[in-house]
Amino acid sequence: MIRRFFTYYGPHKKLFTIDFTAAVIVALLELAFPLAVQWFIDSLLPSGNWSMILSVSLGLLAFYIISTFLQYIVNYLGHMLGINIETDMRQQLFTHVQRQSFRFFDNTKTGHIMSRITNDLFDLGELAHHGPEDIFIACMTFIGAFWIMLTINVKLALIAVFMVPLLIWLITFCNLRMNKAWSNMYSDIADVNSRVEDSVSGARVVQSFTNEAFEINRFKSNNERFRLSKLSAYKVMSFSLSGIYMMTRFFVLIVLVYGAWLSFSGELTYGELVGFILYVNVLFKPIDKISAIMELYPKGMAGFKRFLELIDTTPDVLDQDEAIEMATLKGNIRFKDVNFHYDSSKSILEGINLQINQGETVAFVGPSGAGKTTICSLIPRFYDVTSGAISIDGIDIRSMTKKSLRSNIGIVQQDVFLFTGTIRENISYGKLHASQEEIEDAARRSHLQDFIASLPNGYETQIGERGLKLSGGQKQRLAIARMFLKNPPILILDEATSALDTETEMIIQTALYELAKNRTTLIIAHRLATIRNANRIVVVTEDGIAEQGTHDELIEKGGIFANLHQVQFQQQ
Ligand SMILES: Nc1ncnc2c1ncn2[C@@H]1O[C@H](COP(=O)(O)OP(=O)(O)OP(=O)(O)O)[C@@H](O)[C@H]1O
Repeated sequence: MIRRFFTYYGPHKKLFTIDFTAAVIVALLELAFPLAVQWFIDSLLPSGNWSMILSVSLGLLAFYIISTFLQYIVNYLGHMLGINIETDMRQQLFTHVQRQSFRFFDNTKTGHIMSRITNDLFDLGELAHHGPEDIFIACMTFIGAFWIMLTINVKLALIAVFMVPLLIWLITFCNLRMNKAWSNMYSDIADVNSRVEDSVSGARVVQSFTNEAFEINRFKSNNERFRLSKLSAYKVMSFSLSGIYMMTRFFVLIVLVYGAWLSFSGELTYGELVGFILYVNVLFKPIDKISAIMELYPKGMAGFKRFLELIDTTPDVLDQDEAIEMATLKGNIRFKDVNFHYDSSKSILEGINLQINQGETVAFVGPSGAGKTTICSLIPRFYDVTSGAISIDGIDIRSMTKKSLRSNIGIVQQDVFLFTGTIRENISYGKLHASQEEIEDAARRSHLQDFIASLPNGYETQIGERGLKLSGGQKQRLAIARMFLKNPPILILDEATSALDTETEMIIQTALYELAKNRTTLIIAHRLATIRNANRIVVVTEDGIAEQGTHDELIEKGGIFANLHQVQFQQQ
């Protein structure tokens, strides 16, 4: 994990070098300071040379100014380094999530993904800045200070030798426990995020069921779990910080008493005693630094572990090495002995054989849950078939690049998903750099132009989150406009189950009819009246494709379709 963590420094080598060099110089200056004080007390003070004292003081002032400037560089550039690395990781994670296949989104909570892209990376940036730099500086200062202390007085310095293993034990012990505590905390905050995302996006459902109190209680239990796990992490941290504080202050006391004893017996000058005590403080700084890292390291690494877990998931639908970049397809689709199941072993499709010809409109009907949507999801490779093959124009879709395959297929779903933004932005999602004329043409062909003209801000009207300021019919037409712009040779229409008023329905049907012209069109149909004119109707049941033929042929046959038709006709 640590080796992988360091690869993120690669693009920022220059920044790291400047920051690191400045930090080393600051540490060296800090190491030199007590020696200067010792010399000041033992050599300069007894001489009584006031002008020399003043010149040395000016030298010390210069020393401070340089050190302050370098500290600024370390703080600013060091944080810049951390932020840059954090931003790179966030970008990499978002890009990775964009490339995931449907199965990943089926099984991953949105709140968890959001947590990993936001919170989990906060501490990583800090760790990237402080981690290697502080550890190196701490070791360097510690060894340097200890070596100088040995040269001042061996007996006094050896006391430190007894303290170090104790401190290392304490740090390691607490580190292990904190690692676990921070991991729990990250997983709990991800749950809190998931709950917020669920309750806020489902706020209308919550209120219509008047289940606010239930939601508040559910959130409360998640929030409380997060509080407890964070609290337990801080408990371990407080224990370790107090332990370190107690040990280090106890050490100063011992040095003071034993140093006084040595100076009485003439083995230590006053300057050496003061210098030694200053070095004890220099020696503690790295310990303080290490204990701060000790707080940061498990937090950062827990975030990094979760980052790696996500970054290491490989999408199950991938381009083959030799995948072909397809130009515009004609749209002859063939299913050959297709079997498919989702994650569970329960088979959804078995032995599907189907030929759909270029320009044909084929409607899929059948009981709910039979697999109509699943059949259509296999064509753009949202999922790969478990066995068998699907080909378009005689080429297996697995040997095409996903991008070129999908740019040949347009899907209008029953739940139209629109993005927060303007009408223009949402229409042009079908062709990102479409001109105003193209957008207007698409709006006209989807019968949206009168509605847009009636709005004070026209194409610049904000449609609200997921298009909530639009009616169901307007959303559908916007999705159709998007598809006119995309202009794919293959079209999949998942017909809306919710009934629209007759006039809106007619407008949408007309727009869809126009959209389907000269394209291979697959319609997942729920209302049989709308598919009268389909070239072919395929009846899908749990046992596979049960019947196919034209509307009239199937009615005449008197099978499943004729029964379904009879039931809907009677209801109407
Ligand atoms: N993402 C998924 N993960 C696991 N199982 C799924 C998934 N999507 C659908 N299923 C299951 O696959 C089966 C077929 O579902 P599918 O949506 O294809 O049916 P459908 O015929 O389109 O139904 P409807 O007419 O109700 O839309 C169902 O049993 C469903 O529970």
